[in-house]
Amino acid sequence: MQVQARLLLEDGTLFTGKAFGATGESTGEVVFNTGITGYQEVLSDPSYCGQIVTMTYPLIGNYGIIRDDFESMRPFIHGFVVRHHEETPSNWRAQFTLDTLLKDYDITGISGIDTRMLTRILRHHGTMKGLLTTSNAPLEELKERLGVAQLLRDQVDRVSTKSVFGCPGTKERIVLVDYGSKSGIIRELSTRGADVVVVPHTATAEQIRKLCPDGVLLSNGPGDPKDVPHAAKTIASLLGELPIFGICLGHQLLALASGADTEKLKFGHRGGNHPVKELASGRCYITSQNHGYTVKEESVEGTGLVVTHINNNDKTIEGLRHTQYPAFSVQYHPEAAPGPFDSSYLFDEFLEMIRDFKAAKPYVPQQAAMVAASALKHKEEASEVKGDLQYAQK
Ligand SMILES: NC(=O)CC[C@H](N)C(=O)O
Repeated sequence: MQVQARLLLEDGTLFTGKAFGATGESTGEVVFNTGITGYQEVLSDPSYCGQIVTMTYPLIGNYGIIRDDFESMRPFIHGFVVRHHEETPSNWRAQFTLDTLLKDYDITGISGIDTRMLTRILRHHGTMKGLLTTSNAPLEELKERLGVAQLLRDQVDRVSTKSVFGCPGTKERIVLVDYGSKSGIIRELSTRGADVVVVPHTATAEQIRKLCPDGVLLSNGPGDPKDVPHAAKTIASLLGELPIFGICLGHQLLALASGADTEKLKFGHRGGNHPVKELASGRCYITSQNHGYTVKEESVEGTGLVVTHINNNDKTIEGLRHTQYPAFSVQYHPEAAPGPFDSSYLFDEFLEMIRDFKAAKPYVPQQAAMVAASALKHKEEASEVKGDLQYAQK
């Protein structure tokens, strides 16, 4: 018998569809991802921990589940929302079905709802708390349960490794601070021969120093960067001592560690085709993104950081570089899987930065100055475009 599932939003909107995966009930922040492929990487990206994820692409499940394509050991999402759930995968690599995967990890899915309408609501109101259930409880009861439900605040602790482990290599030793790292980051470092040591998010600067790294990579991760205040302290202590590269949550934490601030975006950026402009060259990169927070532009001034990249759609900050210390970061994913691969060169730049730092080469101040000049130019452009966006929303 077909089980019914319901998705209730904080604003009272109710979607009724068909259940797949596990039966049960969960709450979480409802977000949308615009990727056409990559549902396995979305499901297994720890940065979605605690969120109910909607895929805007209407056909999901059609190539099944392939363990090798995962970005972590297991999914941490609180629900999965799709237009059409394909029960019969057609792919020689498929090992399981989407339905089996969700059942195995006790995650409920809902299909057959108007995901376009849901996405338009989220774009209009911003992301909201939601409740996904297969129970037959009356609507009023569901509303009460959703009203009192608290969103998670300890996601990083839930997804980060509990112990130190190594992925040996013969070249530079990189300590990867795991706030919820995607496997893709290890893959990119390992492909380049790096000797990767993964440490928990709680690792202190002293513990990291004792591993004798050549550089530190701050991983992506779920939730609000301000929910992990110890991380910014650790990073501030290592800044200037070791080359640092921050990705997504790592980028936000580098900003906080340098004295800048972060804020929540209305509905975030989640998908595989976000255009990012590199200010120094004017070049546009198509990037994979998954974030709900951003670094506040006005908070960057006076921190020693400069803006290197901006989002071409809403002009928010997408990249930062320190002008005195060997440290840079991006809000998007250079380790993107299943792509785009435009930004994987950033891993090469990080390793190059490490080699230059080791060789005690002076930190390229000309480049920093050039970036700062473009950042100033971008400010004017940004205010122009922000005006336009406001106008368009009226
Ligand atoms: N992918 C990430 O690292 C996301 C960073 C942070 N949790 C955000 O939503 O903004």
